[in-house]
Amino acid sequence: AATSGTSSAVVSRSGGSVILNAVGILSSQHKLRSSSWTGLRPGAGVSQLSKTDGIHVCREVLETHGLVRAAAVDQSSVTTGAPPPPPAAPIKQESDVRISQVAKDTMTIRGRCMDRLKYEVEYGLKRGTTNNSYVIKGTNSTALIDIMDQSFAEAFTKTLETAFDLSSIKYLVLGHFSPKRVESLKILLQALEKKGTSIEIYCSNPAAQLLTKLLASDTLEKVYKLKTVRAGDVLDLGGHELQFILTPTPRWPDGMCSYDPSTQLLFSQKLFSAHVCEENDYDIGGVDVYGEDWRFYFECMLASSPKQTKAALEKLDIVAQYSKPSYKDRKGVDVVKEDMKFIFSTVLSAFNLPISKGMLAGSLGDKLVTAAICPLHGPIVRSSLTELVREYGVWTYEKLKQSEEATVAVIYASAYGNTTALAQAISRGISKAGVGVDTLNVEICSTEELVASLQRCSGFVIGSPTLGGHMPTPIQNALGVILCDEYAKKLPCGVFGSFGWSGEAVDMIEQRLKDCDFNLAFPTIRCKFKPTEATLQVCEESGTDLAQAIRKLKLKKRSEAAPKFTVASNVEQAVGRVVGSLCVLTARSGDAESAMLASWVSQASFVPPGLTIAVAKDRAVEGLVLVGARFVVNVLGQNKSNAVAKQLLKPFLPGENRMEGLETTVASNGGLILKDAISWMECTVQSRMETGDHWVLYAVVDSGKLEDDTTLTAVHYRKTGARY
Ligand SMILES: Cc1cc2nc3c(=O)[nH]c(=O)nc-3n(C[C@H](O)[C@H](O)[C@H](O)COP(=O)(O)O)c2cc1C
Repeated sequence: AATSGTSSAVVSRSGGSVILNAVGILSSQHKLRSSSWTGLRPGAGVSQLSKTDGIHVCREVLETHGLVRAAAVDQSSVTTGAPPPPPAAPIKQESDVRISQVAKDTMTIRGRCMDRLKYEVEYGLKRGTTNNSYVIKGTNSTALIDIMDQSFAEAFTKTLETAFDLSSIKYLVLGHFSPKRVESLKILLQALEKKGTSIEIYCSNPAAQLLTKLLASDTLEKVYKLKTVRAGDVLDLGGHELQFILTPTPRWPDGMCSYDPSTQLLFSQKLFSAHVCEENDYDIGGVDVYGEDWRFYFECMLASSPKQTKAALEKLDIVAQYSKPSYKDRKGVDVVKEDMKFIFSTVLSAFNLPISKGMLAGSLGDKLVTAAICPLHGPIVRSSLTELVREYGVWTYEKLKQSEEATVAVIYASAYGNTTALAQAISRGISKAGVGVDTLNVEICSTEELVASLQRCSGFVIGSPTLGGHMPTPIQNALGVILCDEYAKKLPCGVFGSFGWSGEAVDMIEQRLKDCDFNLAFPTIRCKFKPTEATLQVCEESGTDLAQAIRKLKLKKRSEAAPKFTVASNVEQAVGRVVGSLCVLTARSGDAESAMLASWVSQASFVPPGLTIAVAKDRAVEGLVLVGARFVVNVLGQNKSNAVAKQLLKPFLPGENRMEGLETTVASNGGLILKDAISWMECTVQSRMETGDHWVLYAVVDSGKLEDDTTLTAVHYRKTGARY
């Protein structure tokens, strides 16, 4: 009940609990005990160099690279400047592998884990995850699409053996391959060897190289043949002609999607994935149930490489197959196709997004008309197909726009994924602060790309693993390019990397940059082997700090260039009066109108100026503030609120005019502006979130005015948090 317009501090721990501290006028003048209070400091949880005994190191190396099963890691070998972290929550391994039919001749095998996966490092995974793989049975042969990671290694092959005749599987299509999947692959190949049969593996060139390297010491060459896929290659299974689309990103240079025109299924590997495990195989409940998971996955995994994501979306050229059967109008025009054409051409072109070439040509027939997207993780996307494809376009566009303002080049190499995980977390922190990210995995990008990125970036970070006491050659080359770049010296930058015991690479990079007077913006991040959640948090926050420093510099430059005494705009002044204020919300739709007294009103965003407003589900006005609706928020003044509050709190008959007797004018959006309001804002509802007995609206302020800058805002103090 004391959280009306007071300053608050938020702390979140990995368990997900959040503490809100309401700070009164007096205590807000005292500095918050932020570091000792949260127990988190810059560098907390980050390993510093430590020597550990050889046996322990060997075991860690093997575990980290998936060569032995993980055992409890001895925390005492990790030296940090911070107090020891709280014991990690026990990993609940409620998992299973199950099979179901997706389409004609097509089955999905899903490894499901309701909790965290043992080997996952880079991701929240608070709602579990699934590893999806698919089997397509053609008239000539059967293909397996993708394999599971080591968490399901044995269960995967066992399930396959139970449900199918292993010797009938002639092809394995790997849309993605990583060290985490080696164990699964080996177990599968061993089972095939026992059956005296072999398999042809279809994958991209980077996946083929990695696979060859990781299986080099095994004696399984006779069991498999590698086929490196080129753009446009097709695999004919008899009745199912699989088409391959290469979709590399810096994080997954081996990315490859497959499309089966006969079932209209798109096997999208990491794209359109989500780390979530529900009972259903499909996206039942759509965006309401999975929206946050898809968005979070995109933010963590793809937001840092919008150029490559855009390229992948363009190549995929997805046209969602309408779930309604197609029908023609009186003129013989296919109504459903025209609907889809409208969605794609208006929505996507408005945002300058990838538009299906098939759509523009007016033909839907031969492009990737898709009935469902079958990703590597999370639900099969069927009911939300159109929305998700469109959202991917919008999110990608937003990230590209951010990049136009300012970008940070995230330059790294990683042999086993640990430095990648750090890079990803730093990128997320940068992206969160509204700055674009240009991810450069130097193992696959050219020197020209690196030079071009350095020329346009506003800051950079560089990360490396230590291998054989050194940084890998591509990082040495990249560092050489950076050190020669005079302009780069002025940019805020940072260093990070994963190591095993001595960590020379990170030290060398840091030292070389310091020697050349580079501007290191955050303490160097050193991580021993696999990053913990605390380390990833440090990375994310370091990325955010770097991005904020860049934004401040830009704003400073802009304000230096602008005339000295700039006055806040009308809207900014009006929004400035919103402090958990007592307000009157008025809305109109056609000839229906309503109003309510609102005290749970908060500013929610600067750009665009936006508010959140909680509306009880049973309020009369609720039906007039759906997404897209327009309304007016009137902020009441301290000594002018009584009469208005009295009027709005009295009982009303259905449809009765709630504003009767109050002096108002009509706003341009149809809502009412109170004569006595100290400020008013015309708003549009952008989204609604269901929160128990209330809806929380997020609305963008379209226009507004501060009418009275001397009267203080009225605030409603409540005796209890159980009612208004
Ligand atoms: C072949 C090999 C050599 C390594 N040499 C070193 C080393 O000299 N010093 C060190 O601190 N760590 C060394 N490590 C450990 C790696 O730096 C560590 O596994 C790190 O997490 C790898 O990062 P990445 O996953 O980004 O490739 C070595 C690991 C391997 C596999």
